[in-house]
Amino acid sequence: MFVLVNLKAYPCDPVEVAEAARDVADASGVRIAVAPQAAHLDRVAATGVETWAQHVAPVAHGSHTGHTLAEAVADAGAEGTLLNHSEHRLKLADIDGALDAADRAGLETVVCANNPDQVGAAAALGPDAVAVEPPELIGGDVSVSTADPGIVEGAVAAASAVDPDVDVYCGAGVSTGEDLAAAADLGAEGVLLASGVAKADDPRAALEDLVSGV
Ligand SMILES: O=C[C@H](O)COP(=O)(O)O
Repeated sequence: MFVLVNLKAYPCDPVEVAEAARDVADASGVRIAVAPQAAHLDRVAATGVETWAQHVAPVAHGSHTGHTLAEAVADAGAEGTLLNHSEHRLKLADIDGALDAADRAGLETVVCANNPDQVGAAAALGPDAVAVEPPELIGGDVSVSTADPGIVEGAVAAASAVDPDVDVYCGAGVSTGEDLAAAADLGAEGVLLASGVAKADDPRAALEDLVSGV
């Protein structure tokens, strides 16, 4: 299982979370990555943890003030990027363009989607993975794998029907080892989570609990 921890714009210490994620990944053997704010990418990458961007823009080098350039996040140490997160939706053409930008920069890609229909459409664009997240469950206490297991199974089926090489992750409300195990049982190959770690009093303990059942 892949555990991708999105720090969003939460007021946590990105380096503290990154060091905890690095240590828990090393101790458990579970792949864990951290996606901080773009301005924190280099500090997070310097810890040695696998580092992801939260977004890249569908642009190349040039006159694009204020856009997040894929090559720049790669230079800062990112190995992958989220795209089309529920809190940063993109038009279809921009998802496609951002995937091209990420490919040019050598970044792994996860395209987020609300439901199985969107997962199928996202998979058709050729990302490395898709992540299904019901928006109404994001930031809540109940995991998607408990509240809506059918959406995870539906996402796995939808992606597989389009491109079996596209991995499927799920997210929203994931915070415990039980949630991770339930996601795996439903066919997900990873989880995307945020508040369960970024808002935890003890992010290290939260990460240790997450991987305890793997
Ligand atoms: O990027 C992460 C997802 O939106 C899930 O967020 P959450 O774990 O706070 O529900």
